[in-house]
Amino acid sequence: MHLGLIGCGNIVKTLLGFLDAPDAPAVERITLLVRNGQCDRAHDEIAAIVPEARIVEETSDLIAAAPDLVVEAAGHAGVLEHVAPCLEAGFDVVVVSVGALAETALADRLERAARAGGARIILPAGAVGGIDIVSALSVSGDVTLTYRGTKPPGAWAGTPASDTLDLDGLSAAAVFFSGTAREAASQFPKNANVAATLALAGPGLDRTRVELVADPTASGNLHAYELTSPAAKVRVEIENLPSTGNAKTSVATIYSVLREIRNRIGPMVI
Ligand SMILES: NC(=O)C1=CN([C@@H]2O[C@H](COP(=O)(O)OP(=O)(O)OC[C@H]3O[C@@H](n4cnc5c(N)ncnc54)[C@H](O)[C@@H]3O)[C@@H](O)[C@H]2O)C=CC1
Ligand SMILES: O=C([O-])CC(=O)C(=O)O
Repeated sequence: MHLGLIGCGNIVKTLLGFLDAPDAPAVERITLLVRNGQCDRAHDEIAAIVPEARIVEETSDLIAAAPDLVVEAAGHAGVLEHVAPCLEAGFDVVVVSVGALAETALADRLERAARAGGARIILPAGAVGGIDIVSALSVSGDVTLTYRGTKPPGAWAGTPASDTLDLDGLSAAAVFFSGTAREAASQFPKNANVAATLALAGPGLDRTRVELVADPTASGNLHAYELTSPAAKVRVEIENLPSTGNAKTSVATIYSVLREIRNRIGPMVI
């Protein structure tokens, strides 16, 4: 496989390490799209892992390289800037920054681009699980879904949580956001992609209720949700290890991207 990657942060660098393992999916070629002016820095950061990777700064260069699959892990800004042209050019894109789709105009643009290019937008499960049953049951009748995302206070630094909470001095769990998945995804672009993923799989961005919590006793990044449908009741609780490179991002997110790559290569999809 020739893999195209957008971004050169925690997810991409950790993923490159995973792909370097002996039992990793057979990725023979990598083209990495980074922000303008970040080429040298990216080269220094990944040289030890994948010295042969080609680094480019323009979307058109990634497209010209003709990867078999593109993975976006560059935040909502990266989705806005690069994903539509890749889809229009016919390349399937794994969009990790799922919350970007809470912006209706962008979601519509991506859908049009995918149709025009005959390509697909692939939304990975990311840091959460059970997306299969949520998606399956979404057409089973009246479906409700409530999600609660809990992280240690440090993971909410630099977000609107710090407007209402003293994150450094917090001594007990505090709910600082309650609203829809669409509101959560746009106000917390680095922390509420899971809320958007559950909502898009399930009852939709405006019908999925979300609570976000800072908890100084949290043992990791916790994702809990409850779904009710005429066909089943589902309760899921996941305790994720935060990444060393970015406390906001759980390591499971990166394994989920690896799974998408594995599922494109192997003889069986699971
Ligand atoms: N679906 C899910 O469950 C999850 C999704 N995410 C999403 O993944 C994103 C990336 O996560 P990390 O790698 O941990 O973050 P990070 O902050 O370590 O890396 C982001 C990278 O994107 C690059 N970037 C930003 N704008 C760009 C642009 N316009 N073009 C090219 N590159 C650009 C930055 O320079 C940086 O290298 C998060 O911002 C979040 O939106 C994160 C965790 C879970
Ligand atoms: O990685 C996580 O635990 C979840 C996350 O940041 C998100 O939903 O954006």
